Amino acid sequence: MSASHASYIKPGIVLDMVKSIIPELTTDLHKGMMGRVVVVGGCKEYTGAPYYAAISSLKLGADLSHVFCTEASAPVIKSYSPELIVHPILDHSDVETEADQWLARMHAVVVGPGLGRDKTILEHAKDGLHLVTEFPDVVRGYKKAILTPNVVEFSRLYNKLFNEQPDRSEPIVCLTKVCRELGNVTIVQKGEVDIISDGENVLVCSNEGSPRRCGGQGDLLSGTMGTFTHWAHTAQSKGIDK
Ligand SMILES: NC(=O)C1=CN([C@@H]2O[C@H](COP(=O)(O)OP(=O)(O)OC[C@H]3O[C@@H](n4cnc5c(N)ncnc54)[C@H](OP(=O)(O)O)[C@@H]3O)[C@@H](O)[C@H]2O)[C@@H](O)CC1
Ligand SMILES: Nc1ncnc2c1ncn2[C@@H]1O[C@H](COP(=O)(O)OP(=O)(O)OP(=O)(O)O)[C@@H](O)[C@H]1O
Repeated sequence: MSASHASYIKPGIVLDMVKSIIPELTTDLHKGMMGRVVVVGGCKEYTGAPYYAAISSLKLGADLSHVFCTEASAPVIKSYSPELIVHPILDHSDVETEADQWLARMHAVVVGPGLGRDKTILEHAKDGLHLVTEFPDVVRGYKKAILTPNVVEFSRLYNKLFNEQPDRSEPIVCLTKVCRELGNVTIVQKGEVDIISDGENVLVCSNEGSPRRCGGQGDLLSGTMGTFTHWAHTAQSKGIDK
């Protein structure tokens, strides 16, 4: 695997990098400082995906975890856990006004788990990997954005941007090309080996995981990344990240 102009981060140092951003629990913290995360997703068919994402952000260490979902999915998602704050707003006509009241206070927004394909809801949510594929300008140039496509979602995105299929023998070249095309957003391309890049730096994670491929593993990943993202930006602003 090769990619011109990209620098490779040594996998061995990743644990130290991650440790450096985990905030210390101290008695001067107040509720919310460890993270207020919102998951945008949940529709009639999919209630598990937003739950997995929201509960994993909380279990990792965020203080408050919200879900923006549709009316039909809200009672179901609420019933899974009293810890989640569930807003049944995605199919409301004034969703943007309702969402804005909360979004201003959030540290991270995870868009997509169980969002489904309803055009009105996708239009309201203004995002999700499917919508990024349809309208790449939604994230173009927003360097804080992290996309987590699986193999199929990455191929669809690549095809949309370059009108051809990615070359499976050159995954890093293809990945960095997409990151750069989207203005250096970060992409975590999931698979047997996870490849992470912002178009300039590349990290290949080949640690062995479970061979079981059940649904929902990507949702757990996106939820935990919501919390990690908040911690990473906080550590960076304090200059304590490695
Ligand atoms: N409990 C819940 O509520 C859950 C809800 N979820 C929600 O479901 C929604 C749809 O998500 P999705 O990923 O299943 O649908 P989509 O993108 O159409 O892909 C399906 C197609 O892609 C293929 N395929 C997939 N992976 C592949 C791979 N690695 N390598 C190769 N092929 C692969 C696969 O091909 P096949 O194996 O059938 O030939 C199939 O045709 C989404 O909103 C999500 O959030 C899930 O999070 C699960 C838990
Ligand atoms: N073939 C594989 N071998 C080992 N790990 C894998 C493999 N494919 C994916 N993974 C891991 O599983 C996690 C979820 O990736 P996956 O491709 O299942 O996402 P997804 O299809 O978006 O999930 P979801 O079912 O939540 O929508 C990633 O962290 C990735 O590292």
